[in-house]
Amino acid sequence: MNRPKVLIILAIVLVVGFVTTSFFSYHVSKQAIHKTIVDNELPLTADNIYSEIQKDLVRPVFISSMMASDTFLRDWVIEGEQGTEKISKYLQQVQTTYGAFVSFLVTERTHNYYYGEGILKQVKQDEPRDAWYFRVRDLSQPYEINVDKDLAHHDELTIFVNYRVLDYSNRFIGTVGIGLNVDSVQKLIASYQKKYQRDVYFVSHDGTIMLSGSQRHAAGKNIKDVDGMNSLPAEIIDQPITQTSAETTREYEYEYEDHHANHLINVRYIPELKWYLFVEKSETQAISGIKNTFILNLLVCLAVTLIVVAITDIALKRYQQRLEVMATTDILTGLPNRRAFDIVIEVMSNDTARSGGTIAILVLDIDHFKAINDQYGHIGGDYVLTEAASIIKSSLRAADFICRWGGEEFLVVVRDCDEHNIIALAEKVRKSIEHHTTTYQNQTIALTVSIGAAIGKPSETLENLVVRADKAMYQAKKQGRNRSILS
Ligand SMILES: Nc1nc2c(ncn2[C@@H]2O[C@H](COP(=O)(O)OP(=O)(O)OP(=O)(O)O)[C@@H](O)[C@H]2O)c(=O)[nH]1
Repeated sequence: MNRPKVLIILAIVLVVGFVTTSFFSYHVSKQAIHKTIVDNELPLTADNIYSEIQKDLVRPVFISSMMASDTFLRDWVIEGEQGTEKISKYLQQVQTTYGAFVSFLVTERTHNYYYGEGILKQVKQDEPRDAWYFRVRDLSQPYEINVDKDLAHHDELTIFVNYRVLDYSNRFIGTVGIGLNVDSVQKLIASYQKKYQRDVYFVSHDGTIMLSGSQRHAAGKNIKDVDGMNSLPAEIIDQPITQTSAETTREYEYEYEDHHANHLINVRYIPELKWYLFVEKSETQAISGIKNTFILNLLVCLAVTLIVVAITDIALKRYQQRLEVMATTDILTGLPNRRAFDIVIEVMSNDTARSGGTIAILVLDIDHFKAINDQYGHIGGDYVLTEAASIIKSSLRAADFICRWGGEEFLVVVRDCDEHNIIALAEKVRKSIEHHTTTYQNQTIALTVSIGAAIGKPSETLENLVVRADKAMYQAKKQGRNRSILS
């Protein structure tokens, strides 16, 4: 397997491993966040808001009940509603004492709508805005809570407690109560919006957003017109308006997507208001933190992969170079070996074939090397081989090539030599070995070589050239050694 292939496989393994683990942990965190929002955050917010609303309504119901059983008020109605200023003063007093937004009385005899400043109007059966009165008149419960626009206060959205007033014989004589504006609920919504980035809004049965703290769900809009919400199932606000108390605790979870984000919502019906409470949170916003971490993780993984690949590349390159050197070098003498000869000779042959030059070969064999080995031992023989190698090498030019051919044999390749030159070179090498004083363990060793030389002929194979040089070397051995013979 070549280096680039190894690096590519390594990079793929690292990237796949890193991306898989990063993606897996991102997915697990995302699911955990989703679960926390759906199972805890949204229901808890809805619970808090609902209990706050219930708390806010306890006092007005209590005040309205006191008004309905007030003997002055009942006597005033029973005695024929004499003196509007008396009841107005009473209603004003209640309003200021209890901090109500409005206090009112509608009587069954005259259908007059009394408030702090006198008579506001007369309720009429055929007027849709007055339907509440006739509903309360027929109510089996002592009171109802109604959210409506308040005519006396520029149609501001108001929570009314409408309490039935009965005479001493339990006959219905009118409806009394107070109204609170929805400021406190609105403030609560705003605080949730700001603190927890949750959209809180109330939706009426027909889908109109009644109260909201966010721009996306501005009051007055229909939820079907909010971007992405038309994909929500119709049954969200299609539940019957009259629900049993068991049903009031039911809540629904939904999710929808707009162009920018995935939204999770918790919906529950608030029977006191006859509205649906929507608590919504953008999941996309909630997971943006881990999304950034995921992207950062990927970048770190990419950097780590690049570093690992770069380090591996350098290590492999060095290792490969060392292997190449080891494979082409003779360990004892440090000269190129026979494998290196195969590589170099191929390049040289191609070069000379192109340029029309020649290749000459010298085969050198140390004379009586066995005797040296026998006398000085193998280590002594190795020492002599190393000495011979360095002497031969120093007698050649840089462009000449020398290798250890085997045993005590060396081979030299020289380019563009004629017969005269090659013999001159062979003699130069032979003499430098002969005249070199080789000492081992304080003993001088007489070292000589026999050399066979051959110059390549046109169209002659390399093998043949080497065989000719080798034969010439054996000839030199036969003729008494320490000599050079040209093939
Ligand atoms: N110390 C040592 N000896 C080696 C090495 N390679 C080969 N030899 C020995 O070199 C000797 C070569 O002996 P021969 O081939 O008989 O030739 P020679 O004694 O040199 O005689 P001629 O070549 O005929 O002059 C053998 O004994 C080999 O074992 C080596 O790397 N180190």
